[in-house]
Amino acid sequence: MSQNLIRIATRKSPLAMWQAEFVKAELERIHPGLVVELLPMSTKGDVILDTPLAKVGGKGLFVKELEVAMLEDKADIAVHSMKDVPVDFPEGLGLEVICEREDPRDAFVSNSYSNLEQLPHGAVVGTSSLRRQCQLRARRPDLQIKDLRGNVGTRLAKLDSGEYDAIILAAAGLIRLGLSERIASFISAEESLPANGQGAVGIECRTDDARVKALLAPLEHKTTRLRVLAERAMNTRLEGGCQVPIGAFAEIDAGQLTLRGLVGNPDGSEIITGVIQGAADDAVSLGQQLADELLGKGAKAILDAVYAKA
Ligand SMILES: NCc1[nH]cc(CCC(=O)O)c1CC(=O)O
Repeated sequence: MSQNLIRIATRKSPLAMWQAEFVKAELERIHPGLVVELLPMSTKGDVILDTPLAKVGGKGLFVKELEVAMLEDKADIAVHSMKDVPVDFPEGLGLEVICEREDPRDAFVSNSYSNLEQLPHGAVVGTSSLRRQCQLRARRPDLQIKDLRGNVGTRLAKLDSGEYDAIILAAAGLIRLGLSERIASFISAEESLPANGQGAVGIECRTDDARVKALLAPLEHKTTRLRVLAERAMNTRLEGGCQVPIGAFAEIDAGQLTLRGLVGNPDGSEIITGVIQGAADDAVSLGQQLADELLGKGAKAILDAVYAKA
């Protein structure tokens, strides 16, 4: 491969393309003379649109095709939303860089109401995330939760067509796509604990590709990595994919990491939460300890029941 070229395998959705373009621009800015090409492709997760993701099954629906392209040396890197990246990587590939995090919160989007409290009794809220559904139902058991799939633009169009009174999306996606004005209000992490990795972008490459790893290194954001490592470690220990009612959110202040975790059932009737604090450098161990605490409080039974239904 040319010393001057990096090929990015990316999904074709506008958000994936934005993230790939962002990495391309950063790399070209930092390394004058470097040429970065995009290789847009479809993944299984993009093709299966009519089934709730929890039922499609299989982890990594949005990343497998990109990984094959790297293993076949048709691409050098893949840019992912960390939320969608499975815990395990195929032999020969690894997550080299985690970029600085965008706003990790969920966003309330509606043309008629400014927040969750304002929604009338029985209002229809769109989300396909069991994590969001569980936390919504716990606060507002009266709401009707209706499935909502597709990329960000599709979801907004469904809201605008009147199918829903409100929808919940990751703020990060809307912000990146220049759609911040669609956010009626941000939902605090206390009200809707984000998914592990939400708002962070990661870059995967071949583990033996020293040239590419050196070029990527300046994009790494240490604090984001530690936060996401803690969140992912919790998820991994719980054996959760991204389509399970699990929330994990870490913050770092003066070297101290605070990780909050949540496991619930989709109808919100049972929610188990926990918090752990410690040195940020112990991110992985903190995530594992919090997972064990949640398992000890009954998370296992909840997750088993969710998987049995999926
Ligand atoms: N599961 C799809 C997905 N993957 C990443 C984002 C948003 C951007 C991010 O979290 O980085 C979204 C859409 C959403 O949850 O609304």
